[in-house]
Amino acid sequence: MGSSVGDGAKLQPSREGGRLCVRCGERKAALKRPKTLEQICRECFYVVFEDEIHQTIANNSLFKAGERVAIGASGGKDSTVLAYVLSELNRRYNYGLDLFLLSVDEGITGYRDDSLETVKRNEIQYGLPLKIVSYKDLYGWTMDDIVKAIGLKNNCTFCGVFRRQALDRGAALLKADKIVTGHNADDIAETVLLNILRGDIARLSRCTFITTGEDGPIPRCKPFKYTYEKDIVIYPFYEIYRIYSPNAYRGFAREFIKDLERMRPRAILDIIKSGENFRISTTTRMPEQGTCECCGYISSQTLCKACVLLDGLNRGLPKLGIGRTKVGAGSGDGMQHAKHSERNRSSLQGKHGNLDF
Ligand SMILES: Nc1ncnc2c1ncn2[C@@H]1O[C@H](COP(=O)(O)OP(=O)(O)OP(=O)(O)O)[C@@H](O)[C@H]1O
Repeated sequence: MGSSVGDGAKLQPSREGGRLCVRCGERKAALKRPKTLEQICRECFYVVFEDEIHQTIANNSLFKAGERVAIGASGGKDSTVLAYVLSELNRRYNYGLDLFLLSVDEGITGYRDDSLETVKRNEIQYGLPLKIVSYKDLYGWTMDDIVKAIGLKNNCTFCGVFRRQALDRGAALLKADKIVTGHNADDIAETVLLNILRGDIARLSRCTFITTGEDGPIPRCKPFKYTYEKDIVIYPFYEIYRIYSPNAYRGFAREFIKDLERMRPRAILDIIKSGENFRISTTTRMPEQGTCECCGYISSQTLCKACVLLDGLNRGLPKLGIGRTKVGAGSGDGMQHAKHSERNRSSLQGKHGNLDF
């Protein structure tokens, strides 16, 4: 996520001047750790930060030795720090992973160009092979083209749906066993709240999973599930922002989470915990996972969301498939399937982008 991560997260000199680090008791405390408010020295901060991520990986058995792991690398702060920490931990603890950087070029002039440069630098700095896949190559449309067709309002849906699938397709080209993303604790807490607000129980039940898609072609993991955004920015920080319509709905949840965090830093973990504790009645009917009839990608509908959106774009009907629009209305072609599927769709499909990870 781009944005307001700087507040309160910068290295803060100890107000007491000479106070010692609560961890080592030897060096002077150099910052107040955002997650715990401990006064801590830089050296100990790096150790606990990396150690917590290692514990998360180990406790959840995220990887097996020999796996090929594609790191979703956007060039933003989270995935940049993730690439660095994961390559360090892989070396230090002999995870035995083959790590790759995987970037999706959405085709947003003046935005992705710069962050791709960051990823290219990371390829050299961290010694990790880089694969770039683009919307233009995969779908025939850049985000710039899509925005021209649909305007600024609904483009988040395209970006989210296409990116999700593009990551899978890029990872398949890399023959990856897993994809890891830089989603952090704040992102997950926001998503829990958003799914509660939308009454989206299907997504609520899975948005706190550290690994998703185990029934699909390539599972995805979030090693930063318990890592605070403010802790991450103490590592190298890259200011990024969305130039096409920030997701306003998510913005409200973000502000709310930041307010809660100011009052009580644990609030982020508490929200994740409440999402984890969420249980669905066994009698509730949930969408069944199948494959898209058009492209073969996993989908709970006859056609996956990307194919529905792409069909709309190619037919000059870019709003097809946005929100709860009845898809395929009036069309006599294969998209009739989508019409049927969309009718069956519950309120799980929203107009504010994809709330899956
Ligand atoms: N264009 C992309 N190419 C590859 N991976 C991506 C891309 N965009 C997002 N991701 C992956 O999804 C995660 C969450 O993306 P999101 O857009 O929410 O950005 P973010 O939270 O700001 O993360 P980052 O700081 O890494 O950009 C990223 O950390 C990254 O792993």
